[in-house]
Amino acid sequence: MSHAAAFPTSPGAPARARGGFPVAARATGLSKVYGQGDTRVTALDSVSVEFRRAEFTAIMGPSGSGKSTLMHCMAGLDTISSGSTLIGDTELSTLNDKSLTRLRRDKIGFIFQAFNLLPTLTALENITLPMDIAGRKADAEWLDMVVNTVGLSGRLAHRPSQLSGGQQQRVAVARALTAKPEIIFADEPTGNLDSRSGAELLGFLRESVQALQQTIVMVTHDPVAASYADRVVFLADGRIVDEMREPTADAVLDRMKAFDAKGRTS
Ligand SMILES: Nc1ncnc2c1ncn2[C@@H]1O[C@H](COP(=O)(O)OP(=O)(O)OP(=O)(O)O)[C@@H](O)[C@H]1O
Repeated sequence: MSHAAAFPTSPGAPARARGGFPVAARATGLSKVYGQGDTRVTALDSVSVEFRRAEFTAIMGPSGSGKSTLMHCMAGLDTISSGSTLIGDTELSTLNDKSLTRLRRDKIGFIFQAFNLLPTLTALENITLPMDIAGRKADAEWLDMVVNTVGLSGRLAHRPSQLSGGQQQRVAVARALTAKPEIIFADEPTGNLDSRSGAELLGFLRESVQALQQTIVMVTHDPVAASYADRVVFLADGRIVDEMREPTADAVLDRMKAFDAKGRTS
């Protein structure tokens, strides 16, 4: 059986990208300004970007270029100064706090560097927590597949303190995937992992896009991590400055070096 068959499509006609592909999220003319006067910082400067369904996108750029801000604004974790942000067909600015919380809970998966696991809950309880809070029941077959794929079946009764860093990270990934969200935002998901665990995790994310049609947007500094993505979007000074499809680690590294050199001479 193809894994793809187990992944339900969302009801309703999804928004379409300009090329006719369904989009999971879109920003149009998105700007984000922090502070005022002397402390004013334009973290995002009229960014327009689309994330297609079932595509794995890496966001790269120098420190302070706006990567986390972009992700936080698109996930409804931060307010925007102007422009618009869509998750599926929903324009975030039209939602009140309660609806926004519900949208985040039901449609978005998060994988952050700090795994945000609850220490008193077992691995399994942590994985199903968002669904428990939402009053939804995890699809048993799906849960089983996710747990097996991330290699946690023997560890479900363990608490986070009894798990390695890599295993804790995999719990966070399983938690994000179990709810079958419209889109997963991952912020440096391999930041705390050794290279083997990191490669395993990235391979799994790749697999969840290919086989399960998951949509993933990942912020990373690492060209090797970015090479697992279908597409890399490059940010500099709050703007999208370039994009690369079917990236290789070498090509990403070369592009980053070119930006660095340009940054030093301009
Ligand atoms: N809460 C905030 N208040 C004021 N300025 C902020 C805030 N958050 C971010 N910034 C500023 O916005 C800009 C973009 O920050 P952001 O964290 O998005 O960058 P980043 O590309 O994710 O950086 P890094 O790679 O270092 O994590 C930076 O200049 C940062 O100082």
